[in-house]
Amino acid sequence: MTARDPILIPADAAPDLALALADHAVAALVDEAMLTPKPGLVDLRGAGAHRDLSWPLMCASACALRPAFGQMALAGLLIADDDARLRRRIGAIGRDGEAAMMAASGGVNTHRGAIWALGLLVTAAAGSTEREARTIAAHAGRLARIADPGAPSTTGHKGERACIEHGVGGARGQARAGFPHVIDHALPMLTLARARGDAEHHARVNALLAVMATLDDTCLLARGGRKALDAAQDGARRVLACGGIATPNGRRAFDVLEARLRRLHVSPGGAADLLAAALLLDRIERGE
Ligand SMILES: CC(C)(COP(=O)(O)OP(=O)(O)OC[C@H]1O[C@@H](n2cnc3c(N)ncnc32)[C@H](O[C@H]2O[C@H](COP(=O)(O)OP(=O)(O)OP(=O)(O)O)[C@@H](O)[C@H]2O)[C@@H]1O)[C@@H](O)C(=O)NCCC(=O)NCCS
Ligand SMILES: Nc1ncnc2[nH]cnc12
Repeated sequence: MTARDPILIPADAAPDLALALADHAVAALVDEAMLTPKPGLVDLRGAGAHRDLSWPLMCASACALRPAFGQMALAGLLIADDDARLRRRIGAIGRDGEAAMMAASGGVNTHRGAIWALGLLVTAAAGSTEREARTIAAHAGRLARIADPGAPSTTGHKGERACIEHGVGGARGQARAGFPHVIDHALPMLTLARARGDAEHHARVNALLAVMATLDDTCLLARGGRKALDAAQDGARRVLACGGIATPNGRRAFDVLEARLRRLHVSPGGAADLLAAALLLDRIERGE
C-alpha cells in the first residue's frame, strides 16, 4: 500500500469504533474551543490574541476534520500489525486533513497541532482494545517516533522554526515522548479538580493551566519569544498555586495572566491542542 492508496473501506461504512473515535475527537475539539475563559485563546468571549479566528470557525474546522479522524482510526484498526506502514498511511491522511482544515477555515491554521496530536491518539486507540490513557498515549508516541517517508524534510512552519531557534521539542517532541503533558499534567489535574469539587469548566481550565505551566509551546515562542513563554508559564503556575481558577485568589491571578498575554499579543495554541487531547483520552477512558 502506498501513501496515496484509497482507504480500504468507505468512510461511511467504517466500523462503529472508528466512527465513535472520530466523533470523540471532534467533540473534544469543540469542547476545547468553547471552554471559557482561556487566556489568549479563542473562547466564547472572543478571539483572544487572534485576529483571524472565532469559536464558530474553530467548531467548523473541528467538524471538517471528522472524516480525517475516522480514516486514521480506520487505518489504526486495519493496519495494526505494521507500524511503519500505518505511520506512512496516517501521515498522508494527516496532510489531507490539513488541506480540509484550510478549506474549512478559509486558509487559517486553526488545528494543525490538533490534527497531529489527536490523529496519532485516535489511530493508537483504534489499534488495541486498551482504553487506558497512558497506554494509548505510549502507543501514539511509538508511531510518532517512526519516520514518515511521505513527510517533507522540513515544513518551514513557525513551530519548526521556533524549535530550531529556541532548542525545544515542540509538537513533534511532545508526541514522540508519549504526550507527557497530557498524561502527567492535564489528566491528573482534571481528576484532582473534579475530586475537590471544581465545576467541570473550572476543572478543564485548570487542566489547561497545568499544561501551560511547563510546556515548550511554539505558538508562544514564535510570536513572543522566551519572554512570552516565561510569562505564560509563570502566570499559569501562579493561578494553580492559589488553588486554581475556582478560588477567588486564583481568579485574580488568572486575570493578571490574561492581561499579560493580551499585552504581549500571544496565545498558547499548543497547550490548547493538548487540552483537547486530554479531553479525548478522558472520553475514551470513561467510555462515553
Ligand atoms: C509535526 C507537525 C506538528 C508539523 O509541525 P511544524 O512544527 O512544522 O508546524 P507548526 O504548525 O508550526 O507547529 C505545530 C503545531 O503544534 C501545536 N504546538 C505548538 N507547540 C506545541 C507543543 N509543545 N506540544 C504540542 N503541540 C504544540 C501548535 O498548534 C496550535 O497552534 C496553531 C496555530 O499556530 P500558528 O500557525 O503558529 O498560529 P498563530 O500564532 O495564530 O499565527 P499568526 O496569526 O501569528 O500567523 C493551531 O493550529 C493549533 O493547533 C503548532 O502550530 C505536523 O503538523 C505534521 O507533520 N503533519 C504531517 C501529517 C502527519 O504526519 N500526521 C501524522 C498523523 S496525525
Ligand atoms: N481555542 C484556541 N484558540 C486559539 N488557537 C487555538 N488552537 C487550538 N485551540 C485554539
